[in-house]
Amino acid sequence: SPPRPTAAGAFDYELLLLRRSPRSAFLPSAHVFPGGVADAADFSSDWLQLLPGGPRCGLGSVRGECPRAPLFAAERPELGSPLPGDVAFRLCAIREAFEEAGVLLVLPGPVADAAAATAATTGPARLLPAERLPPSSELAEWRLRVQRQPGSFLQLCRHLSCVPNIWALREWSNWLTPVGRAGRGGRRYDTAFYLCCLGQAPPVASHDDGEVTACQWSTPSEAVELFKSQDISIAPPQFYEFCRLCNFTSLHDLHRFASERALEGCERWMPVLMIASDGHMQILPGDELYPEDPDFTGERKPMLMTDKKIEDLMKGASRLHRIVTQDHNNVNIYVNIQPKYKHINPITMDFKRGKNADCNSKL
Ligand SMILES: CC(C)(COP(=O)(O)O)[C@@H](O)C(=O)NCCC(=O)NCCSC(=O)CCC(=O)O
Ligand SMILES: Nc1ncnc2c1ncn2[C@@H]1O[C@H](COP(=O)(O)O)[C@@H](OP(=O)(O)O)[C@H]1O
Ligand SMILES: [Mg+2]
Repeated sequence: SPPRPTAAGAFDYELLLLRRSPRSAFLPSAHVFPGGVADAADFSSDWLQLLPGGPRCGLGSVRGECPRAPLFAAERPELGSPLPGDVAFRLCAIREAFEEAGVLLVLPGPVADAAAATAATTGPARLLPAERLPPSSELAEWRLRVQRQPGSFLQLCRHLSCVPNIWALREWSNWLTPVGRAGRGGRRYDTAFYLCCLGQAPPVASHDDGEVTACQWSTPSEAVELFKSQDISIAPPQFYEFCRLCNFTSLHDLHRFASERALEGCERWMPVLMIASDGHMQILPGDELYPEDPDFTGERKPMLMTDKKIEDLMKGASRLHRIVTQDHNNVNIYVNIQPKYKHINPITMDFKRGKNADCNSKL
């Protein structure tokens, strides 16, 4: 979300964070970004009646220099739908943001073709003006309907003569739950994170009082501070992304960066857990400790164990890309490798020079 008056050097935007229910089976009470599991309705070919034609409904082609992550590369003939994952996951993200936070990211329809979609979504996105929306009680009824039946989202878009603004979402990252962190029944998530910059005041976000118990807008550094002071709990992927967003204090710069690199795609990251004697680390691709042949299914070596201390595992390491947890909220990212896919590294700390020594003052 949007520019707001700030002191020099402060963030001019905030991120929408949702607190999960304490009853959630996965990450209870954690703060996350809006989102959830894709539904068959997100892949429905009926969406093609609302979206412009072309291979990716006007999203542009991802450049082919690096391989596409499996989540996006997969074809899903069993769904009998020509809708690619790139389109369906965006529809899912927009539907979930409406269900969980009541934020409806749509454009007035119809969007004639790819050129119209691109033209309408070059700058930060805008939501529909209030006069284009039904009364709030009616919208609340639609929200309940969509929560119960995800296919109702298409009906809502038809009813409003609108199109989900899939073009406002920029592909940002892809996280696969580590095997050692699977939830009940072995549940893991292959999660696509999209970034959407809104060029307007933060819209009203309201929790659904079910899956989500609170909504808040925070700057990336506020989110990190709230985590470090133990006021909120967040999982490593979100922590990593907050620290990456800390590179950008300006919404305009963030939007430009995300837009310029979005069609590079992104790499799927599955952190590999390493349990040390005094803490644990999530080793990420590119780190010298990242296994050459990681165990994606947990049948061989779901996590690495060592008697060494964290400090010993850091000393002398030349290629670092790891999230180090020394105790509950003492979590730090160490990275000194070049990011792929024209991405950016999180703002980090240099442990050798002591706490916060190399840390940007924003944190
Ligand atoms: C929050 C989501 C898992 C979706 O859940 P939903 O109920 O809405 O379907 C997902 O949106 C998300 O944020 N995924 C991020 C990737 C992921 O799997 N994160 C969990 C890592 S778990 C972990 O590392 C535990 C923390 C620790 O002990 O270190
Ligand atoms: N009132 C509530 N309290 C806790 N969790 C809820 C809830 N209503 C829905 N959920 C959970 O939210 C998840 C749906 O999230 P999403 O649609 O974002 O993927 C489901 O989790 P499970 O998939 O573990 O059942 C569902 O059970
Ligand atoms: Mg969810």
